[in-house]
Amino acid sequence: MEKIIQVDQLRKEFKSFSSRSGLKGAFRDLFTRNYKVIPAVKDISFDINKGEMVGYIGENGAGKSTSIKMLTGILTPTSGIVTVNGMDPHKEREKFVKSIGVVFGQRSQLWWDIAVQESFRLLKKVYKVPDDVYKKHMNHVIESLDIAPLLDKPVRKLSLGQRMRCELAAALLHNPSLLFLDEPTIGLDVLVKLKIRNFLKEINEKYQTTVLLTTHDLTDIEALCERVIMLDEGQIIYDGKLSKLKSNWGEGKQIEFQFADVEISRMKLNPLLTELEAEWTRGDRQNVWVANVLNDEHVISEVIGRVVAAHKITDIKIHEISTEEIIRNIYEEGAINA
Ligand SMILES: Nc1ncnc2c1ncn2[C@@H]1O[C@H](COP(=O)(O)OP(=O)(O)OP(=O)(O)O)[C@@H](O)[C@H]1O
Repeated sequence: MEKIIQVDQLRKEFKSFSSRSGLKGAFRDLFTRNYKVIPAVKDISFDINKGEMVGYIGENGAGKSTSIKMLTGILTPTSGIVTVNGMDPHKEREKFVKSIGVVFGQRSQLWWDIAVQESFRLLKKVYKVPDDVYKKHMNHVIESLDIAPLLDKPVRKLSLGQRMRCELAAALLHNPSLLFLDEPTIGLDVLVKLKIRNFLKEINEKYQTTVLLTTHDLTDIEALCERVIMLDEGQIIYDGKLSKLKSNWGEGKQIEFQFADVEISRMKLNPLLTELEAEWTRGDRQNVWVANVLNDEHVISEVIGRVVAAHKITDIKIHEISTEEIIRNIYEEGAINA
């Protein structure tokens, strides 16, 4: 299998300067600055093969952007090795940039005041895309993303959804073998999201384009990525199949009980789960408690049986754990064994 991204013991530290207080402090700051070292990415390693679509996820501050910036050559690592498309992203700049496509949700590749078409034309020159390749490939991109009616409009006149579709087209103009996407569907309505997802699936199938997708929208990940890499405090806490994550962590069910008794407490509830693989969490309303149990009929009926026998219940609901909840649980509990 051809490796498109190879990351070995990659680390990035930032120096954060603090100012001393008072006039004396300011004077001392002139000569020596106090600083502390913030390790944003702590010796992470992973490989990504050609044609993979990988979700790169983590909470705010987990180190996603910092690692993507090292992968795209914007930042130099403090230590470790990054090889992308066979190159050191920081060194062979020009050649490297031609081999990747980048969409960063907040930053635009397109020029604000000129027609989208003109931006495409300029980018075509920058990337030195031959006419015939451009025509064939871009006609397909323009059609799939349904942006033909937008081409003669200046970017500033486009809605966010329209702009994002044009951004994606711009990032793919040179048909790169690797695409970095950072929050590509943020703020978009459902139909535009679906269009973008379908398009990504299509180019992945057609050209075996490798995609690294960073997003807070887990439905994007579920729609597109078989594999997820999960970061927490600069370290990888899970790297594997999304399905495995779901079956290991999401196999449980949640049984939500509404109790008639206002005095209900964890102390009263805990004995009911003795010798069962289950635990209580407090619900989001008063008198509501949730039993998190294994997805096993026997366990579920046992829990319900015991609770109903011991307390007056006004409502019961059973629901499966969503990917979002699984991931939130993982963050709350810290590192897991993949
Ligand atoms: N230029 C910088 N100088 C100092 N610290 C930084 C710098 N850039 C990032 N950091 C710190 O490094 C850590 C990781 O940040 P990073 O932006 O990579 O996280 P993230 O996972 O991308 O978060 P988000 O989802 O908010 O974009 C954070 O603690 C952040 O404050």
